[in-house]
Amino acid sequence: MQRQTAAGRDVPAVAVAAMRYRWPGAARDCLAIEQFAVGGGERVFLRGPSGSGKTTLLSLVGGVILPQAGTVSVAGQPLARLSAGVRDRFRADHVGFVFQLFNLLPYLSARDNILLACRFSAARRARLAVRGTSAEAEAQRLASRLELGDVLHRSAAELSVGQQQRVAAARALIGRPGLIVADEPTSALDADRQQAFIDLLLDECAEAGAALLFVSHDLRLARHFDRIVDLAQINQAAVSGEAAA
Ligand SMILES: Nc1ncnc2c1ncn2[C@@H]1O[C@H](COP(=O)(O)OP(=O)(O)OP(=O)(O)O)[C@@H](O)[C@H]1O
Repeated sequence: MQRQTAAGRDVPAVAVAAMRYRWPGAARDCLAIEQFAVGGGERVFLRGPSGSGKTTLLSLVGGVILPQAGTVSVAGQPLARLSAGVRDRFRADHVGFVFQLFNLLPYLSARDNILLACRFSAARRARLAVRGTSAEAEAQRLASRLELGDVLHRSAAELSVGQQQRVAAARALIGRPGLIVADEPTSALDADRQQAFIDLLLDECAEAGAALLFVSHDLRLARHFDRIVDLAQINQAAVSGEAAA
């Protein structure tokens, strides 16, 4: 499922062109990527050795950091052209993140953590309204699918690590952003829950026509994806040992 422009052309969910990024104070570039794209609705598995820059690339895709050269666009929008405040809103509207460390607010309930994504995004609320549902009803639906129905009222701090991870997934998915970015999202789950989690993520993305950019070391999960991208292969700043790993 590809997103279309008014002119009918496909709009990639992510487009990286002639991009270079160096962390402040670092002696060399972390990333130098000539071209990388994730199509609308495409499911991409991003792999690479530890320290090769996978999380850095996701931060660039989220517009959390900006490259020193080149462009990173999401849904056709070059992120560096937006002011910091507009970029934050754009991210809230269009990108759902599932982080390694979840980033939940510990004192809020699981339900309120999920709803937070809609509270910060009128676009997410509007997309749900178009489908005749509310943020509350959608939070409940996602929680049921993720086997979180019984713990929605509990504060995030009281949840198991696996439950926190699933709350973070529901927060990313609610309100149907066009791009889901997931950084090692299954690392805290046992094998059964890992499978259920991946199934849900893929189903929800397919239903919403959302693209999925998924980082993992676990190559067993790669078979669920349209494409595997080895970061060392597309990153000209990778040292030769990394490219071979
Ligand atoms: N906030 C930061 N400030 C400075 N350097 C950083 C920062 N974050 C990451 N780096 C450096 O950038 C490089 C890439 O790190 P990154 O976290 O993107 O790798 P990764 O591929 O996601 O690793 P892992 O698989 O272990 O999570 C590393 O050398 C790391 O030390």
